[in-house]
Amino acid sequence: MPRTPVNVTVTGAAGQIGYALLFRIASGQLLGQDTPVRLRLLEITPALSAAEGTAMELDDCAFPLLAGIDITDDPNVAFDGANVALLVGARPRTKGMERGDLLEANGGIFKPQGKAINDHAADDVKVLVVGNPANTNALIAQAAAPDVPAERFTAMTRLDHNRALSQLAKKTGSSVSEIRRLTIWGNHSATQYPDVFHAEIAGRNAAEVVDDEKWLADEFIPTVAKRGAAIIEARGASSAASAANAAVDHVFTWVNGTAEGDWTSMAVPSDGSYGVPEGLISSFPVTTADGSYSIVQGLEINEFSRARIDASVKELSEEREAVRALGLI
Ligand SMILES: NC(=O)C1=CN([C@@H]2O[C@H](COP(=O)(O)OP(=O)(O)OC[C@H]3O[C@@H](n4cnc5c(N)ncnc54)[C@H](O)[C@@H]3O)[C@@H](O)[C@H]2O)C=CC1
Ligand SMILES: O=C([O-])CC(=O)C(=O)O
Repeated sequence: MPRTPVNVTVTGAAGQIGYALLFRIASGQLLGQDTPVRLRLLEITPALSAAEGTAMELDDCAFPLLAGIDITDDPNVAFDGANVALLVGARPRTKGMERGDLLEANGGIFKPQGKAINDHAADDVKVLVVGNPANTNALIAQAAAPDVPAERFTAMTRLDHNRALSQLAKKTGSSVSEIRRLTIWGNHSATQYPDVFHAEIAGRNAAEVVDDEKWLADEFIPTVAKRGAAIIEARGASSAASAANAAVDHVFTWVNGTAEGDWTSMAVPSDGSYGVPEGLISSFPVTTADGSYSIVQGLEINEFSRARIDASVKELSEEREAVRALGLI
């Protein structure tokens, strides 16, 4: 200390995830306890006052690592010099809205933000898209940023990964810290596939420990894949603190590396691995080191897994076709 502050841009800063996320970032949990951060908050004009209120509360926490807060409704300002960009703000689906309408509305958000990242972000920018449909929003932003290396655009499936860890720990009477090598494949949607076949619990193969394919197919997978809807049903609002927590986990792991012998799940541009068409932003098992990630190679995919990965990837391909038809990529 003092190191140069890292610029972290958060969009949708006045929303419910923003409220759960900003304090975690400012306290040092995103990048580590030796890294000062400067927050850049992007909101739509009517929500600027709410963002100002959150900034006042951030001030009131007197976080030693918080080097400053800028608030703006202009993406070109928000992404200026951004080292980390957390794209949280998105247009939620409202009654009567078709998927195509949602993609089009989000195109209006993620295309200009991608262009602003292209034109103004720091050379080392890392982008995490949280706003739904996260994978395809990431694709839209990436397409608008041809000068930024494509692999810097990622989407969040870490919440799904964490949900799967908890469900598996409960079922097997183990602790989440004993579970390694779990994978979420595909889209952050109800078609996602949480895969335990390569996972280990205290060093033993997780599928063997569970030894119940019916539980996997009929309970585990649907519980994880539909958890977002279950939270909305129970809470009357979508996951916020757990989503913010997963965003912190995603970036922290990307920057600081995965543990030896473990991996995590991130939606990243496919290089064609595991038959996922190149360019789709799909969730894979990844390891991270030195601020970069690599898709884990060489895993054997059984029939049970293959069908489920293919179904989720098909949905991603259809979303890509839809945004292509709308001229968004
Ligand atoms: N990938 C994942 O695992 C998860 C994704 N989500 C998604 O995250 C998104 C945000 O969720 P919440 O914070 O609960 O929503 P929210 O509605 O509480 O907040 C969204 C905020 O984004 C702002 N916003 C809208 N357009 C904007 C723009 N063009 N630029 C900047 N800000 C803009 C809104 O004014 C609002 O303050 C939603 O799309 C939600 O579906 C939520 C949970 C998990
Ligand atoms: O389901 C939603 O609308 C929010 C979300 O993405 C999740 O909780 O996984």
